[in-house]
Amino acid sequence: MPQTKRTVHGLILAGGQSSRMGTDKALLPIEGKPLLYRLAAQLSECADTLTVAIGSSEREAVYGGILGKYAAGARMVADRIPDCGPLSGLEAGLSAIADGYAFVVACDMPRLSLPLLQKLINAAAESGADVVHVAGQPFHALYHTRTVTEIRRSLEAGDYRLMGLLSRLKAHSIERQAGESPDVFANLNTPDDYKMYRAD
Ligand SMILES: Nc1nc2c(ncn2[C@@H]2O[C@H](COP(=O)(O)OP(=O)(O)OP(=O)(O)O)[C@@H](O)[C@H]2O)c(=O)[nH]1
Repeated sequence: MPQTKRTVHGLILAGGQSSRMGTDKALLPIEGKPLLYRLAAQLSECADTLTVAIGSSEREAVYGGILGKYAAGARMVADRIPDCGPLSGLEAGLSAIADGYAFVVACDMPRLSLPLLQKLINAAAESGADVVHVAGQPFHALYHTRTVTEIRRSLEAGDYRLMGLLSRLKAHSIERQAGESPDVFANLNTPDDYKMYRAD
């Protein structure tokens, strides 16, 4: 991913159970390197800071080895309100980021799009919204750090739905345009997803 204007923080959510995959999705080899490496390296090039929400601190040693090697400035944060899914990671990650927008990606999304990120950044500058995302998609999206208050409220209320969260925030959604790769939001949830990705 080429250099872009550094106006966002990067946040990778990587604290899930990978139960459908049966093995840690963040460590899946892609072109010989762990998927987490690929994302960290891409985000390090286009974001001011990089934070990885690793879920349990037990992952620190393995993930730290990968990040230390390939994205030395990245910081890892453990969930503070665990076992609530991606919202736990959003809470932990956004709490650790000083101020501004974080580009939030899931650790199982191997195809990030820099042009789409730039569109999201432009839309954030114009709209000033809490969240800027593509319609129907909660990841590959910008979340302002101020959203952490509503995220905590959702966690306390036991409502862990990401799209539900977006409905309670000032969210601005943008449309995809014809010709844009449809694969940006594809994630690798199952061994079949991984097989198909590798066959592409
Ligand atoms: N920090 C953090 N991230 C999470 C948590 N649960 C899911 N994620 C991340 O959120 C993204 C989407 O997760 P899912 O695919 O819905 O869940 P998963 O646990 O990874 O996978 P399954 O067990 O197969 O459902 C992935 O990047 C996960 O690593 C969590 O409790 N904490």
